[in-house]
Amino acid sequence: MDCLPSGCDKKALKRLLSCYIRHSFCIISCATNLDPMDLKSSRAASVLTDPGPINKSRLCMHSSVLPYSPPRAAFSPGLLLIIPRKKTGILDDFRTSSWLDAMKSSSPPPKIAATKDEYSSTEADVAYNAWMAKYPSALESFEQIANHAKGKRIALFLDYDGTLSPIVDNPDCAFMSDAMRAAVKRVAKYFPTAIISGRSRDKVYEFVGLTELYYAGSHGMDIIGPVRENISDDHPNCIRSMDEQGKEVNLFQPAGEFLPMINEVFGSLVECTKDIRGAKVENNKFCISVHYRNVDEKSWTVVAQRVDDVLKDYPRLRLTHGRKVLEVRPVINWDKGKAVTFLLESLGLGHSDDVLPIYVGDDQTDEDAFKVLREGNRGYGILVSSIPKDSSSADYSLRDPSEVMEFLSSLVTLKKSSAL
Ligand SMILES: O=P(O)(O)OC[C@H]1O[C@H](O[C@H]2O[C@H](CO)[C@@H](O)[C@H](O)[C@H]2O)[C@H](O)[C@@H](O)[C@@H]1O
Repeated sequence: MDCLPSGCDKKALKRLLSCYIRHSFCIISCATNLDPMDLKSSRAASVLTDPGPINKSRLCMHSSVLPYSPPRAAFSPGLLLIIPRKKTGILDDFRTSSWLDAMKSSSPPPKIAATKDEYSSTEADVAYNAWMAKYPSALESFEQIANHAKGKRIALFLDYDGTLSPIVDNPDCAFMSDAMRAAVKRVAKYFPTAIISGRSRDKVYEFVGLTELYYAGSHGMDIIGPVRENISDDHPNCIRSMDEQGKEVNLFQPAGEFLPMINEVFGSLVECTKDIRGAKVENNKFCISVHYRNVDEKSWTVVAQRVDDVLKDYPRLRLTHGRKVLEVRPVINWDKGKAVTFLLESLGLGHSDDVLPIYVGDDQTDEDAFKVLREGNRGYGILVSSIPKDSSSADYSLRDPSEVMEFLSSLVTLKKSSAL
């Protein structure tokens, strides 16, 4: 313990280590310097084959009605991520500018992210069309999707920012349109629908405001799902709780142990970035976003360096990149893909041949969900992007939130026509 950096949550780490020793797992090896993102340990998903009715009651209560309660087990051993890296900090690559490169490429430059019409006959148009050949439009391929969905129960998973709402400069103002809200409400009438967001669950519920959905916040690390017997056998952190209306729900917070640490780091990040014009730190409960969208590009290295300086003292936290945002999150083997699997199981739809999960998202963190659906050949991933992106595990694409809305409406029309 003495070798721990100052500021590290020693008590929590002690508890974690004893849990790790019990289960003969290695949490963090300080031997090499590999990218944490490439080193996720795998964990077989549990199987529930008893489909039950889908409870569409209000499952989205504010966390104030769910005071944080420590999970029954400190950690499921399968949730521990093996992250070999040097103890000198996450950002050893920083000097080679890899962080900065990732920061620069994390969002389309405004000139390229133009509307469809502005694209015509430009190089960008050609590149986009080539990309579309790999990731065809989910609207143009709708018939194909509909054919595949015949006789199956569709389950919908929707990311929030950039998928249901446009990307805007101020994260507090990323409102979805009323038309989009109505479209999501309609689709949720016919298909079980969940929002899976990097935001805190409270915040994303505040934006969406629909009681008929399921919500997973903090990149899937804070889920409220329907009560499902046996699910806690595989997920010891899953506890039975009550929603605002007194209805029983399952609350799953696999990173519950990290809450004090996240709050501490949030404070440090706010403090150390306060003199950087345009920088904004957002507390997403089990993860933290450091926004640099409004920071002068010349100061991006300063943002990266300051975040690195803080994280050096927290080897149990890792960093991922989003759209002009650095995301700080716990080192656990849990992501949006695992959240999809968890919700499918909770809904009684896990591993059934007659279920077709569809996940729509725009960001790097959504790739985990695309992968889960692709690997098991279970469903479809739809990537929302107006520009060609690096290779994706999605099957289809949509250009922007307005196309997402059109796609949701098409699903409703299909259902109403009884073609499913
Ligand atoms: O998983 P998501 O629902 O897509 O959330 C991911 C992050 O989205 C938000 O940031 C992004 O959208 C902002 C508003 O349009 C934009 O200003 C920012 O540059 C984008 O990165 C949110 O603020 C983050 O906390 C989420 O992690």
